[in-house]
Amino acid sequence: MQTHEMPRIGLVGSQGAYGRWLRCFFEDRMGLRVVGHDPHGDTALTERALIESVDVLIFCAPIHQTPSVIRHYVEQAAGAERGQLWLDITSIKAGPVAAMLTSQAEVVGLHPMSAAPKSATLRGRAMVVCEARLDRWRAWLERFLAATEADCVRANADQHDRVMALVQGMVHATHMAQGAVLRELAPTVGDLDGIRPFSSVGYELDVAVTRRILASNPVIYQDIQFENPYVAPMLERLAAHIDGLRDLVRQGDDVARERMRETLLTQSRSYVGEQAVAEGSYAFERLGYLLADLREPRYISVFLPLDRPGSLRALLSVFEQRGVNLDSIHSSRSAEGELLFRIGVSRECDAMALRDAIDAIAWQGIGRVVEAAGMATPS
Ligand SMILES: NC(=O)c1ccc[n+]([C@@H]2O[C@H](COP(=O)([O-])OP(=O)(O)OC[C@H]3O[C@@H](n4cnc5c(N)ncnc54)[C@H](O)[C@@H]3O)[C@@H](O)[C@H]2O)c1
Ligand SMILES: O=C(O)C(=O)C[C@]1(C(=O)O)C=C[C@@H](O)C=C1
Repeated sequence: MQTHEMPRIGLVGSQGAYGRWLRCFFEDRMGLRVVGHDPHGDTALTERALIESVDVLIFCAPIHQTPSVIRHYVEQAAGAERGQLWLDITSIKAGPVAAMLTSQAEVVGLHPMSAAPKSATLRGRAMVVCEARLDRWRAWLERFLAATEADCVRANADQHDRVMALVQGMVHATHMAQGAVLRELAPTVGDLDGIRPFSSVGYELDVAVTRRILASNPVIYQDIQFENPYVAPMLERLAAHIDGLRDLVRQGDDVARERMRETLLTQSRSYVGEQAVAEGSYAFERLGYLLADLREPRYISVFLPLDRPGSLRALLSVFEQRGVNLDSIHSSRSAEGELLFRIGVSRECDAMALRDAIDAIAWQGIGRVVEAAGMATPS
């Protein structure tokens, strides 16, 4: 009973990006004891000792290694895992879940649909949950999932992998291809810096996705293409449509134009449906406004203590009292993960009044101004 109330957590791959995030999550948010094993920097416990000292074991190792790592743990456990819960967070589910099912543990595959966040929970992110063999651990699993604050979606492993060929395989493939095309063609038009002033909202969003991929762990993007059997057929379709478009553009006549419109626009529009098309189009517009706000050169970023009700009102009144007009206000996070309010300030506002407002935020103890950009006078 005690085991299912306050289980000890074991992390296989404890030194990786997600392993470190999960350790903080279980210790700080759930008050649980966490131990781990990782060939890179966490070898105090042998694999067998790790298995013996935990109730819940979570595999967070590289995708292509995870099925064999799990099989190795099954061998090491040799039955000691009976009564435990084994989880994994691998981006591909069929192989790891099948490998965990060769154990005698209860088994659930998970897939959080974002990189390890800088926030304490997965709030606002989807997480796929593949219940493969779950019985006595169900209540604890539900508590754990609730604590993550993720938007959980249930699927079996095969369904997950089929969907991921589209959600990840296709999105990553198209953006990696865009990265390669830009690398080859941008030098002919003034390089990336030369292109930037010409950006559309669509270009800016796609560049952000491409650069996110380029900034991340390449092994994950490689494994997502190579380890999911549903990716190759998806790539066939993708390549066929790009090839088809190229052929039509080469053909260049009215028949080709009509064909393109029919196959790549009209048919897809009717498949998506009028309402979803309109909602998606509005989402794009909202992102456009957001990008426009974020591009405004005059803004301040303020860190507000989270545990004080009314602090946002106090912050805004500082500007109101000084007649400083605000263009926008967004809550966001710094690159380090700190929750910030980013306040766009009217370009016409009085520089002295703005400077006074910035000083007041500090001396009235309302918050900490982390950045003040585009100000006429230096701080
Ligand atoms: N990064 C993401 O965007 C993301 C998102 C969701 C799920 N995931 C999944 O999380 C898992 C880990 O991803 P990550 O970003 O933390 O990767 P990572 O490369 O940062 O961490 C993997 C860790 O596993 C360790 N490891 C390698 N072989 C091991 C072994 N035999 N035993 C124990 N540990 C071993 C490595 O030393 C490393 O510290 C992957 O399966 C990935 O698909 C990642
Ligand atoms: O970088 C991010 O935040 C991601 O969302 C990473 C991403 C993705 O691009 O789909 C990559 C691998 C994981 O399986 C989940 C999400």
